[in-house]
Amino acid sequence: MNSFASSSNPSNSSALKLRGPVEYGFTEATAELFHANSIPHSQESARPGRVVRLDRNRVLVASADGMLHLPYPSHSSDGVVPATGDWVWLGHNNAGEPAVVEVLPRRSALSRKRAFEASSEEQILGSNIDIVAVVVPMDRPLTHNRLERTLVAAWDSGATPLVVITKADLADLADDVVGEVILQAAGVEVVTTSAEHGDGLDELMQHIPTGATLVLLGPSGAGKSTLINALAGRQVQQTGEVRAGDRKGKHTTTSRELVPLAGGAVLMDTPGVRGFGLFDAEDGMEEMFGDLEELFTRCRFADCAHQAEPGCAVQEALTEEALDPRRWASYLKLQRELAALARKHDAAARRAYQREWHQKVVSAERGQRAAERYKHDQAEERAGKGNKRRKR
Ligand SMILES: Nc1nc2c(ncn2[C@@H]2O[C@H](COP(=O)(O)OP(=O)(O)OP(=O)(O)O)[C@@H](O)[C@H]2O)c(=O)[nH]1
Ligand SMILES: [Zn+2]
Repeated sequence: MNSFASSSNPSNSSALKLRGPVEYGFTEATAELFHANSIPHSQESARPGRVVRLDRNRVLVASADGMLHLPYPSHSSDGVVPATGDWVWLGHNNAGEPAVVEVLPRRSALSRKRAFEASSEEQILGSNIDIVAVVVPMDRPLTHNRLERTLVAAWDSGATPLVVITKADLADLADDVVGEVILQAAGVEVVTTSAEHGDGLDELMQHIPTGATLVLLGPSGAGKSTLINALAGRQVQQTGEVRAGDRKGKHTTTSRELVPLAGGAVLMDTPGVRGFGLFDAEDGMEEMFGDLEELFTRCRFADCAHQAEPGCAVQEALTEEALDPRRWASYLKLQRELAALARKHDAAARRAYQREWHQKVVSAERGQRAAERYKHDQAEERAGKGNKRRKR
């Protein structure tokens, strides 16, 4: 992450003079990044750009002055192949044509190992993503582990995950399902939306700051395009009808661009990224918080609460920045949710017990009244009275 800690640096003011594509996420922090990775001397007129789309042999790059279709870079000094979302210096290649001359270091990257290829090279699906929104539609059963795995991949990318429930209007037992998602989401924020009713959009917007880059991951027909259109405030993606019967969508996505959103954020929507993690993340990802539990074993006290205890490995890891404070916050949030859930279950059990107990009391009372009536009738019979009244 870029900090502005070096504001005493006089060259900072020149960083602010850099012009970049603001609607594609160029912020002061981005200007700082360009400043920190200054251009080669041979490229004096170079300017910032962001890769919006990769075609077979061209790159579409946004600059402060508009879109540029550039030949596939051959001049990138460090040999880095650009990916969608990359910040790049735009300059000239050896032939004097406009070209990408340098790819800036990535703040985050969603990548996939090319499992079936000889090289173990990673394929970068998208870079400089701030928020990975995992879309969970309510119109089909939850798939266990899928959400968890996708979230692990999101954390690994360096972005902050967010779970977005869609089609909440279709869930009969919305609360139960939402509760289950919250549990599976393991401490990640969950926003519930319904495009049908227009619910949850404002809340979702609050999670996406100006200049942030967001991706939506989710199965086909999950409602991603519908959400994108709502967030963009205009029709930028075609939505597809979900086939009745099997609830499977047909693929309707054609655009592969970064999409500027109404609130100043940027949406990355590439088909490769869309379904990422949902279909091919089966290969042995660790459990969500396995590394934390490993860390706990290194605390001095076995019952360490990881607050201010001496020799706490967690606090140490946080200080040394070996542990991402966001992940730790997430873990604590999950613990609170689990505790709340346990209390809820306890409360439910108590209510069930009370109900049962109440029924027993009621039937006991009824039984007692019946017994008393019986005794009373017997007594009356013995006394030779009530024969008329008590005919059965
Ligand atoms: N009832 C209801 N239907 C919704 C909601 N959001 C989306 N849909 C419907 O779900 C279907 C699929 O939505 P899309 O937005 O095309 O799904 P997608 O995730 O973009 O699908 P792909 O492009 O295949 O990845 C469409 O018929 C939408 O109208 C919602 O909140 N409630
Ligand atoms: Zn500890």
